[in-house]
Amino acid sequence: MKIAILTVSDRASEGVYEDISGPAIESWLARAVVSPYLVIKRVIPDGVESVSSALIDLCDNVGADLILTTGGTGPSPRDQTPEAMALILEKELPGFGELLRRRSLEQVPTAILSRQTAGTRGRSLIINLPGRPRSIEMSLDAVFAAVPYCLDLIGAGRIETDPAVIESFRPEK
Ligand SMILES: Nc1ncnc2c1ncn2[C@@H]1O[C@H](COP(=O)(O)OP(=O)(O)OP(=O)(O)O)[C@@H](O)[C@H]1O
Ligand SMILES: Nc1nc2c(c(=O)[nH]1)N[C@H]1C(S)=C(S)[C@@H](COP(=O)(O)O)O[C@H]1N2
Repeated sequence: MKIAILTVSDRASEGVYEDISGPAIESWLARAVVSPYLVIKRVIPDGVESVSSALIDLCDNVGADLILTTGGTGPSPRDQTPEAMALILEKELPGFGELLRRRSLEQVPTAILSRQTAGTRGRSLIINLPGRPRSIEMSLDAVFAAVPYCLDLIGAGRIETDPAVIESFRPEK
């Protein structure tokens, strides 16, 4: 099981500030996921070419089962993560973005500015999270229950979670 964490931020990639969101995802996973997995972490600048080529590499060459991105989903000119997703996804899963925005709206009115989505490419599931470090925990709490079953359905690796942190929902077959 390979889980990639892709931080999309001009300033974090230039070293203007330290990437906090990527490590926040990693520590959430360390609490929630109890089955073995390998983490691949990358920090890249915003942009369609930068994000799409990183996602293609992580899916097609690295063989990541799950890719969690953070950043680049807003409306400013440099925010182009959704445009990169549109280029490389085979199937979009719009429910992830819908739920993330609904839950985030309970915290901040600006959650409507996020264009985050999710989808699959081959046997990889890609989920966008917002850039702000404080949004990471609530975002993963909101959507992760559906992730293990989605990975089962696309033929990716199996994930087991700690029910005390997040209970995986796998419908009876
Ligand atoms: N990976 C990150 N690590 C730490 N802080 C971050 C990260 N991403 C965003 N932030 C913080 O959240 C704020 C709002 O995020 P915003 O979406 O404007 O930045 P960004 O587009 O991700 O970064 P940049 O403008 O450098 O590309 C940033 O000003 C920064 O303080
Ligand atoms: N939970 C949560 N969601 C959030 C936010 C936040 O602070 N918390 N910030 C919003 C803001 S201000 C923006 S512009 C969008 C896009 O952020 P991004 O470009 O860093 O991905 O996410 C939104 N979603």
